[in-house]
Amino acid sequence: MEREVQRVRQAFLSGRSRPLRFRLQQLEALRRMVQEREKDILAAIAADLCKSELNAYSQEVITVLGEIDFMLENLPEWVTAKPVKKNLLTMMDEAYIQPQPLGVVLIIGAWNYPFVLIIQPLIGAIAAGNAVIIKPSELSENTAKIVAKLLPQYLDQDLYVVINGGVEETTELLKQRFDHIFYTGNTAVGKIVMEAAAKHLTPVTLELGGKSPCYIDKDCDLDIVCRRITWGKYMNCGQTCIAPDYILCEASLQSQIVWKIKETVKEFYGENIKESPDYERIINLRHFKRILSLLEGQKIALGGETDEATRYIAPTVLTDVDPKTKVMQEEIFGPVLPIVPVKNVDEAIDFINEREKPLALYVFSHNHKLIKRMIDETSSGGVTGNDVIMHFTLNSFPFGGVGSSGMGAYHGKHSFDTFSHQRPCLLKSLKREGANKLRYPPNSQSKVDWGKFFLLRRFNKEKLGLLVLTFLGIVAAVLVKAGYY
Ligand SMILES: NC(=O)C1=CN([C@@H]2O[C@H](COP(=O)(O)OP(=O)(O)OC[C@H]3O[C@@H](n4cnc5c(N)ncnc54)[C@H](O)[C@@H]3O)[C@@H](O)[C@H]2O)C=CC1
Ligand SMILES: CCCCCCCCCCCCCCCCCC(=O)O
Repeated sequence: MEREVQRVRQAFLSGRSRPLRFRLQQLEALRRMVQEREKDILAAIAADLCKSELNAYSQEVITVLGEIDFMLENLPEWVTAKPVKKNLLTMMDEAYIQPQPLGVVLIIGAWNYPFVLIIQPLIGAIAAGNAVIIKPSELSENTAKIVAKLLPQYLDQDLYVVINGGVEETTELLKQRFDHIFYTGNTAVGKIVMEAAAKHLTPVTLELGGKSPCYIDKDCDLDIVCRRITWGKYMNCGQTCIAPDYILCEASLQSQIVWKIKETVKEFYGENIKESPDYERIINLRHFKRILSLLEGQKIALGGETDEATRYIAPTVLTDVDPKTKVMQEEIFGPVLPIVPVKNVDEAIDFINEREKPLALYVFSHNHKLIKRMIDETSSGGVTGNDVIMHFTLNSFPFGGVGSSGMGAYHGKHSFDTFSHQRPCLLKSLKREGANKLRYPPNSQSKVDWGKFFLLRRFNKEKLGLLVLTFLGIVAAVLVKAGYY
């Protein structure tokens, strides 16, 4: 492992990942890989999650292609040095911010969207000029294998390396020194990653999970609300980090919500859900059993049917759920939707604020003020009003958590920034030592006054004449430098 990381570091130190042209070429090669090997990629995702290839395309491949196109279009602008505002002490100097690659980045992916969750951060890391080691999730083994096979056929083999393996390999990998670690997965492992990173003072981005609430106000169109929630909750069989985890609403709305979700489930997946190409399965038996255990003692208002052999769990809704029960204590990450009755929006806000900060928050209402209030008085990684999931699709948004749902963010320019160091560069001249002497010892009141003038733009009136003279001197110097005299 150590040798592998060393090899990638040597490739980074060769400097070839840095030129803009090289980054653009690698991103184009990655796009070619996705386009030319689309069938293999879709087949792998489909095998891992019992997902139709159409769904794999619209949930994962579209996102990746969109991100590559966005990078290719904007990268030339992002990589350029940006001049900054100067003060009087540096007005004759060159001052700019130069984004630079961090070095060797480790990307650790999760299994639920196994392609997009490693390739989207990879795009950002390449765009920012880094070398990358990718560790896909071992639970989505088909995608892990195809990525390990295809990437070396299209990208620089020493700069971008896939290492497959489980806990043992990841633990070993985490002992190595990286310049950034980008981890997607559960919070418990997030803490392990952060602890390992701390040994080398390596910065981390943690894309974690949590329980994303969904508040439904009584002033809304329940047909549309339930259609949107049904889509976001049962997509990928509930195994989406930003899926609405539970509903908060007035008790009286529950039966209508259950009825409308039932109707929508029929509309989306037909009478026999098991035969629908649009309904996935739970990733493995451990997760299947974990989700089943959340149903114990609950009032099942819809669904509840399961099949262990195929790891099928029907779209399920629970009503009158007690917040103290297990289903409300941990992230569900499956097709189970508890409804927790609250009296009103005030109680919903308190409910959300009493818990860990979620990755996403959803609020449905015709009342725009209520939506704004919910946003102002709560905290979460992201918010969508009157819909679910959709903020993920906008790459001008930073995507990430807050508090226990994670730290740092990515997508679009935010990915570029995450994998870049914003380096402040000040280029002075060795001339003009007269003005510079003001900061050298021994100090004096007069020097402090000059300091106040130059840095705070504050001056005492007695020295006004002198200051005007100095100013004129500076103007003259600028004109001389600019070649007017
Ligand atoms: N914020 C986000 O963008 C996303 C967050 N998630 C969250 O991820 C969770 C689901 O994923 P997981 O089941 O955690 O995926 P997982 O089981 O695939 O684990 C994630 C990664 O951590 C590694 N890993 C597991 N145990 C480890 C250990 N002890 N030491 C070092 N590495 C270890 C795995 O090899 C894997 O690559 C949910 O909580 C979900 O909300 C999932 C997708 C997106
Ligand atoms: C008109 C054509 C419509 C095309 C479909 C667009 C639908 C886009 C939804 C994409 C959702 C992808 C969610 C991926 C989330 C990955 C991270 C996670 O939340 O676990």
